Amino acid sequence: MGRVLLGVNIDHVATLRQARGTRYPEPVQAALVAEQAGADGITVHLREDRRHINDRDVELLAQTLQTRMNLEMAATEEMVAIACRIRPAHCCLVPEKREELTTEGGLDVMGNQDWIARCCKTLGEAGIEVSLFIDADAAQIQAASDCGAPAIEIHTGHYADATDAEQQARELARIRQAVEQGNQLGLVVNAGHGLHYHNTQAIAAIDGINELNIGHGIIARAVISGLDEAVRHMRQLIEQSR
Ligand SMILES: CC(=O)[C@@H](O)[C@H](O)COP(=O)(O)O
Ligand SMILES: NCC(=O)COP(=O)(O)O
Repeated sequence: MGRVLLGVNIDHVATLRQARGTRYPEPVQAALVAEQAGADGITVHLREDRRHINDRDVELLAQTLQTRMNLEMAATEEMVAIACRIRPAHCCLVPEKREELTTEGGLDVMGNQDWIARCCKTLGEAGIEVSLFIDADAAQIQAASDCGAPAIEIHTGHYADATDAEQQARELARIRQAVEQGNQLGLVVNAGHGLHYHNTQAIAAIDGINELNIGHGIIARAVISGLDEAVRHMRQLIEQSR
């Protein structure tokens, strides 16, 4: 089984900055520390409301990252235009609701197939690898493939939020099936949302997963033990799960 890549999402470094409107902590500095500690890529979510990561952060990261950027964004004309200007290595199309605390569900690809397919085409023509952030749902995975997306990211939030071992096992089985279906369709399969130091290894152990995108759990650990340690520890846990 190949090495599972780690994408570190630094959104919540920017959350801390936005809490006071200061110039610190600097997301760019966090990204470079995370890369030096073993991150294979940096993920940022440029939300329509710019509640954390903003346009300036994305511009500076595009000029400074040593690995690669995975730009998460809503499937809107505004965001597609920004992505085509910035040209990150990866773009992940995610659903967004202003009132949500964090991403709640996966993208409804089936319900927006034509538009999502157009976004995939436009972004692909700009040299960007597009992934679609979707639930572990067979019909949505098939729709993602039909849209021409080369990659999907399985939403692990329901697994992470499971309230008992039985529910968690059910969600894990769904994710396993989703990874298998994605691989069978020739898709690159990533996963993320709500992963932390006590629930990541079971996901990382699933054969066929390409990359895990982890943010809140790592940044929360970094508040206590520093970002370098937080990233190295997560890197180690992922390696030990294979
Ligand atoms: C799509 C996803 O699961 C996260 O990467 C997303 O960024 C969560 O949104 P917040 O970062 O605003 O919590
Ligand atoms: N797409 C998932 C991601 O980038 C990080 O999500 P989280 O770990 O902050 O929940």
